[in-house]
Amino acid sequence: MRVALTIGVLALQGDFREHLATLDACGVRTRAVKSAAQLSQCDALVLPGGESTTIDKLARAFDLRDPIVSAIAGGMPVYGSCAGMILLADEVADGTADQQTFGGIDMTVRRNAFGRQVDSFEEDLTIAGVAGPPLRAVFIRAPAVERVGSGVEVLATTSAEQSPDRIVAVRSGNLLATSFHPEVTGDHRIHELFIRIATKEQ
Ligand SMILES: NC(=O)CC[C@H](N)C(=O)O
Repeated sequence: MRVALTIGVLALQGDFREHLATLDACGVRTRAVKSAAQLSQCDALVLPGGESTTIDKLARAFDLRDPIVSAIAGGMPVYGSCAGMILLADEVADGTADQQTFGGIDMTVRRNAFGRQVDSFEEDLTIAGVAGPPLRAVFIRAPAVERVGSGVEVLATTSAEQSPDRIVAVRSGNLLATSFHPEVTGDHRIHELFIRIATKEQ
């Protein structure tokens, strides 16, 4: 896939390098985003996994919060994985007292919904919009979606015995979010889905 599109990855904290490498492999132009000027050169943005409270604090400290909120309101396609999913939620359950999100998706996301770091797990998921065999999903101290608004499409739910029927992938217009980390598995299908969303092919 090769598209004339520049996708930024918010590079304040977390596994932004893995997202940059995956997007590079998908053939799009990429840019690490640490400033509003860099954001303004992007057609779309990825919010990586990491620690949502830290990314929130750094975004405020680097004067990136308001530009990102405006970009989302202006229709910029944004994909968030794990901490990035939390940052796209209009509402967070179990957040810290001063935690803010960028918002954009009418949903409530519970942080650490599957337990602690030691409860991290993997599961093969069938995901709407992703063709081919089930996708190996890696959940690392992952969030889950507890409520979605009427405009939000549920793309995948868990079936693992220890925690079934949890919503772990959603789409709302140009916004895509997953509880899991496709950037660490070498499977590019979620990033390809995001590129199709960003290029209006899907
Ligand atoms: N792997 C992750 O991105 C974990 C997210 C983390 N639990 C948070 O609340 O931000």
